[in-house]
Order: sequence, then structure tokens, then C-alpha cells
Amino acid sequence: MTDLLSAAYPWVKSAHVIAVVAWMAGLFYLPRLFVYHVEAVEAGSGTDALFQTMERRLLRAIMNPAMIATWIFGLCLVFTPGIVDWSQIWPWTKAAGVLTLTWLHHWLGKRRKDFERGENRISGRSYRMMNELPTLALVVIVVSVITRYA
Ligand code: HEM
Repeated sequence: MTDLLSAAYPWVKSAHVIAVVAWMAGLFYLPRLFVYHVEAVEAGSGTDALFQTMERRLLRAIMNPAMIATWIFGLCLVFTPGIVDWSQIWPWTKAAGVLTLTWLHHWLGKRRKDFERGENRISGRSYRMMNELPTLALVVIVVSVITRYA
């Protein structure tokens, strides 16, 4: 099994980064849709229904599969011999960033259901602030994997 993972390493890493890009696109875009949904759309209108469709499809067709693929390929990389040394710091800072993004994904999924029920309680300003979280996590993750500081 570990031989297979070593042989597939460049392909698995490529698939991992492709999945990451798709996931990040959704994590940046969904809270931005929520900002406009709160600030510019009247509840119960046709535009409300259109936003709900865009939000549901973004989450189901892109973000959920991309998050799952990122995790599966990422864990394959973790189990590839010689790639991760847990005595170093970078895997832990990366893990903190990844857990933050995974939490944000689930939080956004719950807020999408609130919009669907017409029960959103969160302001556009708060969604704007949440929109900064993926940027912060991305900086931590990319610096961790690229610099691989001790
Ligand atoms: C979901 C759980 C994740 C796991 C278990 C995971 C694990 C890994 C591992 C073990 C590597 C291989 C490092 C190497 O070959 O040097 C890697 C590479 C990489 N990961 Fe992740 N990762 C995850 C999520 C993410 C996320 C969310 C991002 C970006 C936001 C990301 C960005 C990258 C990049 C850019 C590389 C390539 C680094 C390089 O080749 O130097 N990963 N990942």
C-alpha cells in the first residue's frame, strides 16, 4: 500500500491541489453571496429564490465534493512515506488552518439552511467578517506547506 502511495505521489498531490482550488473558490464565494442576499434581496421575492438556488448548488455541486476530495487526497499524502514529519511544526499549523476551513464550511452550510427557512439572523457585516477567515487560513496553510519551517 505504501509503495502504491509513493508511486502515485505526484498525481495525488496534483489532485489535492486541484480540489483545494475548487473548495477555496466556494469558501470565498458563498459568504459573499450571503452578504448580497442579506443586504439587497427582499425575503420571499423571486430574487430570494434565485439566491437560494445559487447557494444550494454552489454548496452541493462544488464545495461538498471539493472538500471531500481535498481531505481524501490530503490524507493519502499524509500516509505516503517520508512526506509528513509530525515532530515538525508545519503539519500542525497546516492542520489548524484546515480545521478552521472545515468548521467554516459546516457553519456556512447551516447558515444556508437558515436562508432556506427564511430565518437568517446574521448581518451583512458579520458575513463580510467571516469572508476574511478563508484568506487568513489560506495564508497559514500555504506558508506552512511551502516554507516547511521546522
Ligand atoms: C483537508 C485536509 C488536508 C490534508 C490532510 C492535507 C495534507 C497535505 C499533505 C500531507 C501535503 C504534502 C506535502 C508535501 O508533499 O510536501 C499537502 C500538500 C499541499 N496542500 Fe494540503 N492538506 C489538506 C488541505 C489543504 C488545504 C485546505 C489547502 C489550501 C488551502 C492545502 C494546500 C496544499 C498545497 C498547496 C500543497 C502542495 C505543497 C507543496 O507541494 O509544496 N491543503 N497537503
